[in-house]
Amino acid sequence: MITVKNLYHSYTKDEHYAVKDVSFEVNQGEIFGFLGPSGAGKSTTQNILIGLLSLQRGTVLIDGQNIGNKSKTLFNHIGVSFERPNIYKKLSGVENLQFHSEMYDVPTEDPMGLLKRVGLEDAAHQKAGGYSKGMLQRLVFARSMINQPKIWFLDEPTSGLDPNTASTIKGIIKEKKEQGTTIFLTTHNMHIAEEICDRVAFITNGEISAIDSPRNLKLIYGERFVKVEYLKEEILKKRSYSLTDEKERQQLKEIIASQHIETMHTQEATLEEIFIKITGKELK
Ligand SMILES: Nc1ncnc2c1ncn2[C@@H]1O[C@H](COP(=O)(O)OP(=O)(O)OP(=O)(O)O)[C@@H](O)[C@H]1O
Repeated sequence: MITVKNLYHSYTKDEHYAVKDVSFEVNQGEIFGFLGPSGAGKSTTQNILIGLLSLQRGTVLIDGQNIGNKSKTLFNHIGVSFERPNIYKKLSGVENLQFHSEMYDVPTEDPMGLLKRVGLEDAAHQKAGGYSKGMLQRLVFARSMINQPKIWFLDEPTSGLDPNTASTIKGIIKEKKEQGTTIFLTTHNMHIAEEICDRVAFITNGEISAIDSPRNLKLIYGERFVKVEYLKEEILKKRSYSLTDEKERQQLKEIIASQHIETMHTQEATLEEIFIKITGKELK
């Protein structure tokens, strides 16, 4: 659905690249997470893919069409939800969606139905200028679904939302994936990536350093531990044993055989820890 090959972009049109030799593919019905800290090159890449920035070097195919000579019909099948809301503040929530739906030549969703889905039905007739930051974000999210997109670009879809609303948004994203929508999600939030992405790409300084499923990345790069709490002479002891270090595995066996175990849990590395291990950078 999305193919990117050897993509470069320089804002200064010289050798200072915001995006450097980036290549990846996103399959139909896949949630692909594009993960990196601030300034990594996520927005630059996304903006090229949606045609906001012109293609300087490399190949980008969206639904089989070269982005360099895209047709208007392509945009009928694309949805974009930006982190920074760009909406008409003098129009109400429902009017914003109605206005936006006029731009498409394909069947569109019922605006009120969409507002209900994101919990904005009570505010549907209020001017969007009076919406809170989180409400605006949900409005933009709802708007990006209006044309029932085949390819959906989401930029930090849950940032700044309360846990309940974030969970509703994640539920909608998963449901769209089940219906076959291809989703390109940019974020620096590892939790959402871990929770909903089929595959992720790690990007820092404009370059991709790993692409795989969160599970595979953990299996390949993450060291697993068993955390044990046991009683020794009536004192509670806590220790972690590596499952990959033979000496520690042996010690764990001895503890299990000889001590009174209170609790025992396996601990996996988090995706954030793997990111730091691979890229040497924090996700700030
Ligand atoms: N319009 C611009 N003009 C010049 N440089 C830019 C412009 N936009 C971004 N950059 C630079 O390009 C690099 C990549 O920025 P980009 O916005 O793509 O990162 P990002 O990963 O999306 O960050 P964030 O998570 O903060 O949005 C950064 O060094 C940034 O300063």
